[in-house]
Amino acid sequence: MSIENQHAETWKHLNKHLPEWLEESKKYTEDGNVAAYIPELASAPKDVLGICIMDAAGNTAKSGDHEYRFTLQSISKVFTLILALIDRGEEVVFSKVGMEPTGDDFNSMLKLELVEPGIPFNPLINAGAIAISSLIAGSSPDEQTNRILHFFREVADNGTLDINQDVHKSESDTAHRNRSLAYFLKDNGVLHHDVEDVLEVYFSHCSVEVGCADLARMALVLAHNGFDPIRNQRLIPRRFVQIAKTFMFTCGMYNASGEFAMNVGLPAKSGVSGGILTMVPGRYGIGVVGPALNNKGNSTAGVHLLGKLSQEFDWSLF
Ligand SMILES: NC(=O)CC[C@H](N)C(=O)O
Repeated sequence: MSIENQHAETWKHLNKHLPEWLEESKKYTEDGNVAAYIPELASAPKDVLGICIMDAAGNTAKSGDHEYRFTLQSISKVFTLILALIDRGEEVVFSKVGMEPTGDDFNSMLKLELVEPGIPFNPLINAGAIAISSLIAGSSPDEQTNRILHFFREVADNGTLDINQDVHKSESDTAHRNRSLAYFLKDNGVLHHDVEDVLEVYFSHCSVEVGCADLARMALVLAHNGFDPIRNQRLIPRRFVQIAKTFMFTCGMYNASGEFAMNVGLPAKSGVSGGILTMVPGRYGIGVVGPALNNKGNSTAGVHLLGKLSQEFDWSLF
């Protein structure tokens, strides 16, 4: 069978069975809880599960609550990392953050004090992403935020993406832990700007609202190493996507990244609103949402559904 025919068969099989696989995974929403430490996220419906898979021609396979809207949260960190690499280059970025997983919770400050030189272990934990926010080009938090928003809209091919102001305010009002991380970083000489200014940028990019199709569209660009196969245009240098995908693989699912690598085997990034962005390299971009989270902060049902798909289509990179 030719490659094209194989793809066509896979796509047909996917579209046919996706609703039943989603239904099967949906029961795992009962095992999780929605994030409540950001008050505005606490009202998210627990039983939501949606998915959108996009191929290189822009065809989509969708199922469940794929139209449900949610904020990017930690998923945004992948794209701010890429933007910081574009703005400052590898050398500057890796003078502010390391390249290793922590094995700790995403908002932990443990290793910042324990391990020299006091820079965050990687750009996908909160401390690392806050350090990255301060590297985005711009002379004010507004300018930096606009630059980020512009970049997210470009990658998502969606000019309407915007900040959910209620979520932004809710996080900003209650971010005692992130504030303490940021002050710690400031004291360690990692942040050059005013702490509140950096946090304003960080809360803003975490609060960008999307749907599953936006995640799938953004993931599609990563799946094709920074080249957008739909607009036929390079959006991101290949090297920076390689760096981002490496972090997604080793740290993207927090300290459950090893388990996810074992069961799904794809680069991915999750957020506390229940989103997961992942991809089948060279082929599909995938966006999933399921706000009920496990104790590591990942969507219970979302992870289950991706495990099922990976098994069914042998998507693991290993
Ligand atoms: N894991 C996440 O999605 C964390 C992002 C969230 N905005 C926070 O800083 O806590």
